[in-house]
Amino acid sequence: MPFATSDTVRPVFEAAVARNAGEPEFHQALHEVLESLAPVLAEHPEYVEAGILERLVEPERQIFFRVPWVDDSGAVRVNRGYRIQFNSALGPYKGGLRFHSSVNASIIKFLGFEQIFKNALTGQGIGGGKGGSDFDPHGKSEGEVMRFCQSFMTELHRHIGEYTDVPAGDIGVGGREIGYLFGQYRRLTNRHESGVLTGKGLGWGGAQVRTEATGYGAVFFTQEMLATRGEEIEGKTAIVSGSGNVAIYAIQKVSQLGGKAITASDSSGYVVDEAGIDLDLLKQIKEVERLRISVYAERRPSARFVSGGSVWDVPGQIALPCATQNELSAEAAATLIKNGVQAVAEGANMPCVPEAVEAFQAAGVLFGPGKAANAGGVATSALEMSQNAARQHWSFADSELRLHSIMSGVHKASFEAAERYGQPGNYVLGANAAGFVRVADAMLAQGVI
Ligand SMILES: NC(=O)c1ccc[n+]([C@@H]2O[C@H](COP(=O)([O-])OP(=O)(O)OC[C@H]3O[C@@H](n4cnc5c(N)ncnc54)[C@H](O)[C@@H]3O)[C@@H](O)[C@H]2O)c1
Repeated sequence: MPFATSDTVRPVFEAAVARNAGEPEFHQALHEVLESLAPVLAEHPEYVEAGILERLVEPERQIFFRVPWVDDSGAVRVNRGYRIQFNSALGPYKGGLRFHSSVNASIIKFLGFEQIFKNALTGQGIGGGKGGSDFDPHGKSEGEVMRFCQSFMTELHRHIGEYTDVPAGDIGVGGREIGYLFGQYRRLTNRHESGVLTGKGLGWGGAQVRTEATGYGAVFFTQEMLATRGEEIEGKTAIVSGSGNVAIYAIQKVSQLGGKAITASDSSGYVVDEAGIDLDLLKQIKEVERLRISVYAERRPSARFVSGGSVWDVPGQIALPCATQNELSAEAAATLIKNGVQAVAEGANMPCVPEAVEAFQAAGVLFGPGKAANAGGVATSALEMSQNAARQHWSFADSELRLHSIMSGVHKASFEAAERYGQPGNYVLGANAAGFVRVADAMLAQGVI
């Protein structure tokens, strides 16, 4: 990963890579952020003097722990738990927990690092963190998932709190898992501390629109990007990957705004439904029955299932990668561009490989990076924290209005920073710069800690 620019930034990157050897996803995220900060540092020597970058790339605290549990056959199983508390200059660490077999230190660090800037970009008082485990809930019984979550929280509880660190969900951690995690926290601490986790159930401290927020927010961001060119979502076809929390609500919002989302996927393949994805059916299969995506095509005559292959082969004007990191390759980007894609917004974190991002930008495709486009989830988590602190419960309509306004603000901050630092329309630079300046100013004010 060569650096095009800046002797100021390169040594920080190289030292961080050496210190975190064998962590490719973390290196990728460091590279993407640091490279785009060169023009900002050129105007702010005070950040360089205060060692802001050197401090930013080193997490404030890293917690790795054993998670022992007993499966249904009585066998003892052991997973590894992670919580990376990256930066708390703006507020308590905030970021999701991911339960997936691929989870390792590199993935949690990349997500935690990105989270710092994303959270700053929302304008709210939240720091950056991330956690999870290499436990995969798929194929596990309810009892196994519950016992795992209880064991995970038995260690994690001593490191979190409403003023310290507030985890949420991510891949493999939805409402069910948050429920078990919250229950164990409450039992261990003897405190109904609503603000310690977000993504809670609506009946016990959860917030309206939190479930929908990331998907809705990604579509609001797309709407804002299109508007800069006098375009809108109405009448456009959207290609969506994934079939989890982010994908489902991105599909719903596209359709509410008059567009048509025609795909969904999981790691076994994808479905194309020219009639538009039937959201009730998708939710039944994925959220209730927890089955593979092929079942969608079995139950819906207008749909076909493609095993393997790439969902990005399907033509559309909008592409919303909402599954996982590095799922959209350079070849996929070339195909999307050839098929006339106008806007790409990352619902997932870092789903596009760097070469794909470059290709979109070179072709003049509107490209919204995850830390801006999917910031609606964490922004609404912060709204959940506000409601918990005030013991209030806002309506769906009010919460959606707030989400919309936050996403407009994220777009505006990214758009304006891109112009300010000389690369109009480059939302990657804009989002990194706008988020970074906010964190850097707070770190500067708080001294060398
Ligand atoms: N949930 C949130 O609020 C939120 C917020 C910001 C970003 N994100 C990001 O969005 C992405 C999706 O998260 P989610 O909350 O929807 O999780 P989820 O567990 O609900 O869904 C994940 C989806 O990705 C698919 N997937 C996972 N690995 C895959 C692979 N290797 N190939 C193809 N498909 C794969 C799964 O089948 C599933 O459909 C992640 O990158 C996550 O970090 C989520």
